[in-house]
Amino acid sequence: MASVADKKLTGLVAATFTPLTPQGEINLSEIGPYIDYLTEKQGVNSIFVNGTTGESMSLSVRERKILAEEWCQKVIVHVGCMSLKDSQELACHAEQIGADGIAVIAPSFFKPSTAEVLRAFLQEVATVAPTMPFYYYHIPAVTGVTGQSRDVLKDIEKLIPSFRGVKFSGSDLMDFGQCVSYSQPHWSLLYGVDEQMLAALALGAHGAVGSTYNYIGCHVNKLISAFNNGDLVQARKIQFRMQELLSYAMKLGFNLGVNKQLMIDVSGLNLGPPRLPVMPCPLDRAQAIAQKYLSIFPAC
Ligand SMILES: CC(=O)N[C@H](C=O)[C@@H](O)[C@H](O)[C@H](O)CO
Ligand SMILES: CC(=O)C(=O)O
Repeated sequence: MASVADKKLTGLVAATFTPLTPQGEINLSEIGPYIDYLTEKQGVNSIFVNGTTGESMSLSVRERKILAEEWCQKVIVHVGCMSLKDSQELACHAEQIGADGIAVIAPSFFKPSTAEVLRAFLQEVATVAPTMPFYYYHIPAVTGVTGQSRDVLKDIEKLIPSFRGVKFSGSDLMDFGQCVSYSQPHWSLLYGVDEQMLAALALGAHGAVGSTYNYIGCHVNKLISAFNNGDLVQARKIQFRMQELLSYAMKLGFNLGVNKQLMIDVSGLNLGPPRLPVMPCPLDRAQAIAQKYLSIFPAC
C-alpha cells in the first residue's frame, strides 16, 4: 500500500464546479474537457473536487463517488458530510480510486462544540484512509463553526499521522498567521479567500484553493510570480483587479449560481445549472458580470 505522499502541495488549486445536465443530473462527459481547460488555459496545478463550489452538500454520496472517480487524475477530494459514516465511506472510496488527498469540512447541522470535538471527528474520518494526505477545510462563514483553526491544529499529528495541512477559507488573517507559524515543514497552508490572497502570501501561505482560479488562474499565477520576485506593485495590481471584479459581482448579487455561470461564459464549457437550493443566475446579471470580467481580464 502506498504511504502518505510526501509531495508538498503548492501553487494554485482550482475548486471545481460540478457539471450538470440541463435536467440536473451529473454530466461526466464534460469533465475531460474541463480538466484540459484548467491545465492548458488556466495553468492550475491541481484541483479540489466536490467542495463548496462543487455543491458537494447538494450531491448524493453515490454521485460524489462517481464524480471523484471521473476527476481522479490529480485531485484532492473533499469528503466532508453531515454524517461521519458518509464521510468515512467517501474517504475509503477516495483512497481506493487513488486520489492525491482528502479534505474534510466541519459538520454544520450538529456543530462540534469545541476544537477537541472537531479534531475527534476529523480523526475518525482520517483513520479509515490512512494513506491519504489529510487536510482540514476551514470555512467558518459557511459552516458556522467559527472557532479558531489554530486550535484545531494543536497536536493534530498525534491523532492524525496523515495530516498535511489546512484549506483556510476564512478572513481572520491572524488565525491564518498562527496556523502558518504552528505548521510543520511538510504541511501545506492553502488560502481560500481569493480576493485577499496576497495578504495570505505575505503571511506564508504555500498555495491557494479557490473557485475563481477556474477562470482567472492564469492571472493569479502571475500575481504569485510577482510576489515571489518581490514585485509587490505588480502583485497588488492583479489582486486589485480581482477585487474589482468580485466587488462588482457582489453588488449585483454573487452566489454559487452566478459564479458557475461566469465560468460557463468564460470557458465555453457546458456545466449546466446549479442544484437547488442554489438558484441559476439571471441572464442580465450573467451578461453584466461577464462583460466586467472581459474588461478587467484580457486573455492571458
Ligand atoms: C465561500 C466560498 O465558496 N469560498 C471559496 C473558497 O473557499 C472562494 O474561492 C470564493 O468563492 C472566492 O473567494 C470568491 O468570493
Ligand atoms: C472554493 C473551494 O475551495 C471549494 O469549492 O470548496
